[in-house]
Amino acid sequence: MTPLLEVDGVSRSFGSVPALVNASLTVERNSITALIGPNGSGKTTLFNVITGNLRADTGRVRFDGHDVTTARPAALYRRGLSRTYQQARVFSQLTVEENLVVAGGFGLAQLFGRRVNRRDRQRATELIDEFRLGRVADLPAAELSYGQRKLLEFAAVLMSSPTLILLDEPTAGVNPVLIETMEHHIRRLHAAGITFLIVEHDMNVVMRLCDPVVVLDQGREIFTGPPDAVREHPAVLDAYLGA
Ligand SMILES: Nc1ncnc2c1ncn2[C@@H]1O[C@H](COP(=O)(O)OP(=O)(O)OP(=O)(O)O)[C@@H](O)[C@H]1O
Repeated sequence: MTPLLEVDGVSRSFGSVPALVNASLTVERNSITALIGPNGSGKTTLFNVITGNLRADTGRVRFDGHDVTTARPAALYRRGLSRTYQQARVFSQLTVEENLVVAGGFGLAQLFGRRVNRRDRQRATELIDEFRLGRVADLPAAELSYGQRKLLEFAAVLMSSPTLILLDEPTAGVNPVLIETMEHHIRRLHAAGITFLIVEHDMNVVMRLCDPVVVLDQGREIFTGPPDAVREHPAVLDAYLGA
């Protein structure tokens, strides 16, 4: 079976700064793949290229067997590729429930239009339950804690029934209880068949959750392998200790 995601020889520069240099990675179906690397190694740029937020200068991206190198984010979202951001992105004036309905893919017009999609409302209600957001469901997202906003953003990407979710630092800046909650949701969704690609700085989380681990350094993939091997690998140690 073809991998769910294939990044092949992608390069991308910002002016004279090479953010990605012939970077490649493969995400197998139903894996929880980690993408790690020192600050500035190109992780966010690679996420942006995969999700169509940035164009690669060279190289190809394939998702679910299709070339999506030049696909727009909305088209990828409809095909089943969703992402979260380092700083959770939610509509702060909308309530938790409204944020979920909007994420259903029909936008604000759907929310305020005459025809409210009943299936989306129902799915939003299910996700509010699953993510235990019931107590804050009617509050504007602006009133949520940082951690609750991250949970809401995570729940929102599920409105599109994705097959691949890219999580950008899901546990950064959240308390230990919420880290466990995030891990629980990732495991639960993984068991239900969803594939994950996760940028994560917390190595304990990576070691517990992910296999394989892909390491980027200076825009290049320098290692891909199981979590046990990554800690011992000389090039990885060099990349981190030299950074
Ligand atoms: N919009 C931009 N304009 C100019 N340079 C950029 C831009 N985005 C990223 N870069 C540069 O590209 C390189 C890779 O950055 P990127 O944010 O992808 O790394 P990262 O691994 O996600 O870092 P971090 O772990 O700190 O989030 C860095 O040198 C960064 O300064």
